[in-house]
Amino acid sequence: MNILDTIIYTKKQEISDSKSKISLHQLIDSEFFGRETFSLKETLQSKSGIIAEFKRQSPSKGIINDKVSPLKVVSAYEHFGASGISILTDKDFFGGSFEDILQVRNQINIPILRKDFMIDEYQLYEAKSMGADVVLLIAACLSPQQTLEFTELAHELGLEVLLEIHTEEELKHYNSSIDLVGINNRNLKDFKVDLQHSVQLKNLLPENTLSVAESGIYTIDNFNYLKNKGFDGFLMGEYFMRNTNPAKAFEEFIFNTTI
Ligand SMILES: O=P(O)(O)OC[C@@H](O)[C@@H](O)c1c[nH]c2ccccc12
Repeated sequence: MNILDTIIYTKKQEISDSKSKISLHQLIDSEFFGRETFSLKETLQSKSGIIAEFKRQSPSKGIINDKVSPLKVVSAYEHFGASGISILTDKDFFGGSFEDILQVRNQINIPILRKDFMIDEYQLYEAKSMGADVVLLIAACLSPQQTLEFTELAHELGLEVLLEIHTEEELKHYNSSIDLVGINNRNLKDFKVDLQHSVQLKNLLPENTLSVAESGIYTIDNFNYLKNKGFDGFLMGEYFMRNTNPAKAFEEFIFNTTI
């Protein structure tokens, strides 16, 4: 089994546990369920384009930073111009939790992406109830038909969809209801990172698709390169999080991109 298969296997168990503890009705009755969401499509175009991530650990890097508080970090991300925040909610492999979104929701006014491995519609209800605005749908975890159904449900719930692809084959998962397409430079099966990846696949997207380059953006040059290639968004995690002070790392990065 590759790591993605292991994650999905574990995720199925997690979802079935959650379903037995919290019913769909309870999710629908929760505090944030009826809230108006923020649009990442809008903020990507009106702010820096950076979707800054809060990530404590990952299967490829191990512990990145488990000492900082989500609120402190994401508040700074917002303050210094992030278009959106990505928060890993997977516990077993990324050290995240639903709490990480719940506790910052009322403190920031930019979109939050629930970053997890979505394989069941129940997780879309969860995403709405924890205060997310956008969900990540990873093509490698879903069929094209599921992608379409999940997208429709997400929209009914007022959530936007970021579809993540990594191969040309996965373009089959695209449908015109999808809000944004992210191209992951990291192969989730072997963790290899290559920025050329997003550039090549981007050319195959339908014109005017809002595109996000994901992973492996570690320098201003990387960022400028992808920006010049026409990307609208840039999903960055490790570069900020590996710093003892991610807030400062973000501030400096933004400062250096605008001079
Ligand atoms: O830390 P990086 O290399 O800047 O990458 C961020 C983000 O793209 C990455 O965390 C990511 C992209 N797609 C994912 C899917 C699942 C888990 C994590 C991811």
